Amino acid sequence: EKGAAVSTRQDTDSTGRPVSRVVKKGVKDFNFGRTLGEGSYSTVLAATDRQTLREYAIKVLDKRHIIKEKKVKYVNIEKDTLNRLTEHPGIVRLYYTFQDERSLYFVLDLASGGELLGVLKKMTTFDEECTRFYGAQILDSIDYMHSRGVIYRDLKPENVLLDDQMHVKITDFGTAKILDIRSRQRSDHDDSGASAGDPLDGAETDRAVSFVGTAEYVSPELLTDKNACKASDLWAFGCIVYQLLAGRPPFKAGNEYQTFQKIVALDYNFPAGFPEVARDLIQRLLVLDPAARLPIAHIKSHKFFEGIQWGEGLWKQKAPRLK
Ligand SMILES: NC(=O)c1nn(CC2CCNCC2)c2c1CCc1cnc(N=C3C=CCC=C3)nc1-2
Repeated sequence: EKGAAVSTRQDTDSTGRPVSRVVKKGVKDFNFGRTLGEGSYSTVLAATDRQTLREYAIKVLDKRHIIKEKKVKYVNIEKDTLNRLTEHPGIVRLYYTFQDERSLYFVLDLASGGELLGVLKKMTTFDEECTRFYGAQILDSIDYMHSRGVIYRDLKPENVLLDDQMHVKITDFGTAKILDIRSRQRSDHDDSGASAGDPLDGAETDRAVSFVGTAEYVSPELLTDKNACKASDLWAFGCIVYQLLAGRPPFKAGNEYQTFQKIVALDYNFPAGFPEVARDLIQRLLVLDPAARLPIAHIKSHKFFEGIQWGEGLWKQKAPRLK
């Protein structure tokens, strides 16, 4: 299904012989529904394939706006990243793309359960079992991204969606960074070097700052030396595990600048009663030096994730009832 949006239609030729014609799917093949999200140059809509009745999320990107705002690189990076990350249950999948004179269309998995953040707000906090399950699915997805040479760079609960089984579906790769082949062989933390995929490379590098994620989850190295590395995603992961258990992120102040000051000063505390084992894990992730953060293999074997079945089993089991 990947690549061009094609379907085949049985037809007959002029002599009445049966032929199957390749027909490109287009806007007319879908019933568009509610708006799921809006970006500066894109809108994401729920849509149903009129032939198969399958539901998708279709990201509609305005061509004129992309060119005017010099976002072509971002769009290409997003598409290239999505095309690399096709074999993991925790990542929203790009099935195919098509275009018309005005827009580009990305046909993606629909995550009908909405945002993890929305569920957390309803629950106030997650218990340890739910935090363990959702933390494990997020970590497994990050592990896969890194193994494919992708740094996500903007991990936050708003981008962790849930499918109809309440399993994780990470989305929105418009700010991801694709590492060049060379750096993929290097270890987790020292690949903040050259990258083929930083959307602000090339024309935009005259700006002092490259992409910076969402304030509460941005890593100290992104604030100090402007470069993200794989370990930057593990900093954000530590912030998310803290937030699931505490009901709020570890670094949050009155404004972005004050939040950044707390981050670079490692100024955070655990609320009373915060589970000891989770505390130990978070203290090994929220470390200023990216090279000193726990690598993924060690996170997976940390006591907090004791009992988690890593690999396919994690995605086949029922999601715990949120309580
Ligand atoms: N930017 C995107 O690529 C994107 N944005 N959304 C909706 C955003 C809403 C705000 N938080 C981040 C996601 C999506 C996608 C991909 C594909 C995608 C698939 N399913 C959903 N599902 C939703 C269901 C309910 C509420 C929000 C999203 N959403 C998306």
